[in-house]
Amino acid sequence: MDHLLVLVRHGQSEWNLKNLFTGWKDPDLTEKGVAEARAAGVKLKALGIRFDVAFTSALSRAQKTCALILEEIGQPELPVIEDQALNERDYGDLTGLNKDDARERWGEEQVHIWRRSFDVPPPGGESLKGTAERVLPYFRAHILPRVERGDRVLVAAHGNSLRALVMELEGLSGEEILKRELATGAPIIYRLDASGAVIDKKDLAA
Ligand SMILES: O=C(O)[C@H](O)COP(=O)(O)O
Repeated sequence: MDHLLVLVRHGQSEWNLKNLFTGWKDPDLTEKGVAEARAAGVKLKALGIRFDVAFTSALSRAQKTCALILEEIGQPELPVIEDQALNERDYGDLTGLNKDDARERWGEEQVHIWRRSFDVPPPGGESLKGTAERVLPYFRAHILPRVERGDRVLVAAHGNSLRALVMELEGLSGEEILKRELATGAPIIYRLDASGAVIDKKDLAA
């Protein structure tokens, strides 16, 4: 039986393009983002991958990415479960600010700590640890059981909510996961055994 789990970060959003902290704000995909999502679908189709269920966040950039992938692989009617547990990390007071302006205001190092430390939250927002504390219980309760019973599962979400999942699946430390940049629209394909342990990984960005 195929215990398949595919993770995809949404394609480029309007705010990625403008270099703004996005978090829980809901900008649309850019044209490039739409193309990236479609390209992810084309790659999965070429590998003969089909899904039984898809999960995505409550944010449209991830939902659209999910829908475009499903359209490309010829499964536009597949059930899609949306949940805010899979949303991007909440960037708090940084939301909507330009990342370069923030570096000028608070310094390169402080902004790097907010973006890439494991447990230091940005002001009013979530650290990666905090993000993982809502993503992982949802994953264990709703996604992993589907994979374990043999459903082929797609998860279209965000840079930091997916980091939490990659950390869990690959057994990485907080420090190791922060070095991993997840490319937009690049599927990571995991095959798991029946107990949920990863036996094979293919990162289509690599
Ligand atoms: O929310 C955002 O701004 C991005 O999607 C992720 O941002 P980061 O690369 O600063 O974590």
